[in-house]
Amino acid sequence: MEVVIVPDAPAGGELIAEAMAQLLRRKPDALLGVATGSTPLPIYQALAAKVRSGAVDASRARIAQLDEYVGLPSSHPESYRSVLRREVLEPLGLSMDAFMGPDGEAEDVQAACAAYDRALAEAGGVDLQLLGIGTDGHIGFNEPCSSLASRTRIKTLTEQTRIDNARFFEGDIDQVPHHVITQGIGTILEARHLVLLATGEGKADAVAATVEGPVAAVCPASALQLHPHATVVVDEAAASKLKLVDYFRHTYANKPEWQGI
Ligand SMILES: N[C@@H]1[C@@H](O)[C@H](O)[C@@H](COP(=O)(O)O)O[C@@H]1O
Repeated sequence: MEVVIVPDAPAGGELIAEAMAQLLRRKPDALLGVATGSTPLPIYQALAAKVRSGAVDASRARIAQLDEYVGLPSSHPESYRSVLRREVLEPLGLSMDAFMGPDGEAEDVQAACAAYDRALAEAGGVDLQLLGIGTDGHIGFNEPCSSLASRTRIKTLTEQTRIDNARFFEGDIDQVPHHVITQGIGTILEARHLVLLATGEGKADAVAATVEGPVAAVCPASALQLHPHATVVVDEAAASKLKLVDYFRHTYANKPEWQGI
């Protein structure tokens, strides 16, 4: 696992957007796994700016969703499908033909989950999976004690996650669904490159547990330690509880530039 400490969120967004641009230059139809929440927005803004300036062509990129609320109509502005259409597909000039995600409105949710896992594999697998992190260490919607081998499935949100996400629902926790579909941790670990961005002091404890704690289901993001190519990008505030901060700074500063992240 590589830890990269950046001065602030826009710098993290730029670094990761450049890695995505490099991937698209190598593989124009790369399958990009995208996350929701506020943290990845600077990535999407930086990547869209590169597309507008002609620095990268994203016209053949494919986009895969990480997780979704269950029971929220996909037309709802806060369904993750709507959020990704607004924040990722439209700014990159992509139509919904380029998009794949689980069906949060399916009558048979379990079948929809299995179908999504199959669709990801049939699409050749995710090339680069972006991740945020919850204050409790969740990735996607894999809440603490999710199996590290889990596949895409239905989960029940913790009260804390519903409180955290109420800000997207007019601050009203009652509007936040209780159930979600999320790629499992085992599913996420199949992506070729995992890139987690965490910014702000509120994520410092979760980042320390992810990077320097044991691999444990109680902190789902710690599963990144099992992946051969995982990059954790953190701003100074999110890095503030890491013990090995000098080591991380030193190794990144001395890394050959061609290696990228
Ligand atoms: N399902 C999403 C996660 O994918 C995201 O990482 C997390 C943190 O969101 P934020 O980046 O807004 O703190 O929120 C939600 O729970």
